Amino acid sequence: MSLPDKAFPVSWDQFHRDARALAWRVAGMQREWRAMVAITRGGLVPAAIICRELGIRMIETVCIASYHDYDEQGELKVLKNVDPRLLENEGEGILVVDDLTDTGKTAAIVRAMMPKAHFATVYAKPKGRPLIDTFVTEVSQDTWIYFPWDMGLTYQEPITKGHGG
Ligand SMILES: O=P(O)(O)OC[C@H]1O[C@H](OP(=O)(O)OP(=O)(O)O)[C@H](O)[C@@H]1O
Ligand code: HPA
Ligand SMILES: [Mg+2]
Repeated sequence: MSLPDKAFPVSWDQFHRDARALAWRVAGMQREWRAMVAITRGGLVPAAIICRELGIRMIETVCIASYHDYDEQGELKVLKNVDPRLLENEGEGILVVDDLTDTGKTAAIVRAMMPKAHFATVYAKPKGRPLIDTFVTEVSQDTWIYFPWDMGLTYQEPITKGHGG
């Protein structure tokens, strides 16, 4: 498998705005959250922004590693679970945060731990969308999202190069 054709590059500024938009949506639900659970590692970034906006100070992690075979997602392994107290009442009152859902496999693992938790991601692709309660922007399944923490500044060829422009 190669990377999807379409690219959706996200700057720090855009990510901050989109994560804040997610916080606005969750805030609109007017619920009290027992705790936030960030799905590492990508979920740590929106979690930092959203917990600030919502005044949540109890932050937990669920640590999941996917073993990539070249660029294909391999087996998912839970390296660290949440505090068992958060699993009470099937995760009711817990806000789970991740940067995106793609195939939905990561969200499905965490959903199995906390079926009644509220799942929020900044971005969603169609396959993962049914597993998420609140998200901000949907991109097509054949789009790869490039996050700012994975990027560096590189030279770009001019659009008209080789076309006499
Ligand atoms: O819906 P899925 O197909 O499961 O993909 C979504 C997951 O993939 C990415 O994490 P990744 O496993 O790459 O690890 P990272 O968060 O440590 O970068 C992303 O942060 C989501 O957690
Ligand atoms: N971008 C970055 N990481 C990912 C993606 C993506 O589109 N899908 C799964 N992990
Ligand atoms: Mg992740």
